[in-house]
Order: sequence, then structure tokens, then C-alpha cells
Amino acid sequence: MQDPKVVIALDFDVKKDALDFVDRIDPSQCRLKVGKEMFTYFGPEFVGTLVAKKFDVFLDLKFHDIPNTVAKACIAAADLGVWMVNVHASGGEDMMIRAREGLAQFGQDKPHLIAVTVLTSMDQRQLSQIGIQSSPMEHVLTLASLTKQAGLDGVVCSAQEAAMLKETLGKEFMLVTPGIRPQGSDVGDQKRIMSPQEAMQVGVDYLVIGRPITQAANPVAALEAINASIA
Ligand SMILES: O=c1ccn([C@@H]2O[C@H](COP(=O)(O)O)[C@@H](O)[C@H]2O)c(=O)[nH]1
Repeated sequence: MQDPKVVIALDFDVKKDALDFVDRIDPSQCRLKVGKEMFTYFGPEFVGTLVAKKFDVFLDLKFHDIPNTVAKACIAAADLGVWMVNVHASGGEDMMIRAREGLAQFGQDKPHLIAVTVLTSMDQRQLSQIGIQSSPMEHVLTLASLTKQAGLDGVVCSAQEAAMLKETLGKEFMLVTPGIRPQGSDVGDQKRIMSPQEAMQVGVDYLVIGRPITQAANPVAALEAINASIA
């Protein structure tokens, strides 16, 4: 498969379980995401193991700190050979610019740099609890516009905002969407969700999918079914 669209969120808490799963899948069929849980348990060495197995790895640590610290963290991620790294857009334009500038030294080998807008687990009620009165759609647009202005490659958003963002910010601006739920799967803590097929139809570039695959009775079959549904 050229350019696999599914990025599996490998949120395992036992390294052997994760590696058993990884050994049953092919890098041509999906990419892998390592987030805060696995990175905290198993560290950079685990990321290196996945890279050595030829997987494209999205290191989803959502950096959010002062510009100098975030730039150096992004450089450390690039040193691991990851395909994609991210920061929080709410860290501001200066922080995002410094992160982008820090990665420039990697030339053609630099990872994609994207920014998280509004977490897919958040809805209008939760936004207003943290003092944001705009709708999720409006706030995603504000943060995605700032991200584009800072020269990053794209954003993490929900698929519900994809059509609006592609229309406003252009087709080249990459959209990476968690909160993907195949019909009938458990929604869990996600609020702004969409099915894999619908997400592809509205222009999403990469679908981040965790539990609907990793906690399925047969995770490999679950991945195959999703890939078939979006082929
Ligand atoms: O807005 C965001 C940003 C990141 N995530 C991460 O994606 C996966 C989703 O896993 P599921 O099991 O498919 O819900 C998870 O690792 C999150 O940390 C997100 O969900 N929303």
C-alpha cells in the first residue's frame, strides 16, 4: 500500500504485548504512534525499535513549554528518526516557529511538525470550563490558522473540522485526526468523532486509531477491515 493512512495509537502498557502486535503487522499497511504512556514506560529505545523495524513513527508527546525547551525537545525527537512530531498550538506562535527552526538542521530527513489544536476528547462544555467561549470549530480554526502562519506542516484536529480546514487553509496543510471510530465501536472518552470512511471523504490525511484496533478481539483483522473500508 502506498502512503498508508492509518496511524495506530500503540497505547500498550506491556512492552511485550506491543511488540507481539507490531510483529504481526506490516509497515506498508499502517504507521505507528507512540504517545505519553508508552514513552514514559519504555522510553526512546522503544521508539528506536519501531524505527528499526521500518515503521513510520509519530511521536505524540504534544510538547508545550517555553520556545527554547520545545525546540530542543523536537530536535531530540528528530534524532530518534521519527516520521512526525507534535507540539501544542496553544503554546503560541513563537514556540512553534522555534520548533520549526530547530528541525531545519535535519534537511530532507526532518520529521513532519504538526500542532494539536483542540483535543478530540473536548466539547463545547469543556472548552468553556477553561475560559474559551468559542465553539470547538471556531477555536480549532484560530489555532490551525496560527499553526499555518508559524510555518508548520499541519494540525491534529477532529475529522469534524476537516472540511472547514481544507477549505480555509488549503489542501496541502496536513490534517491528522484521532477520534476515529468505526461503526459500532466504543466511543470511550472521545467527543468529536467520525468513522474512517467519512473522515477520508472529508479530506483527512491520516487517521489516528487506537483502541478500536488494539483492543479488538483480533487487532490484525480490525486493521485489515479498516484499510479495506477506506481503500
Ligand atoms: O486530540 C487528540 C490528540 C491525541 N489523541 C491521541 O490519539 C489516540 C487516540 O486513541 P483512541 O484509542 O483511538 O481513542 C490516543 O493515543 C490519544 O492520546 C487524541 O485522542 N486526541
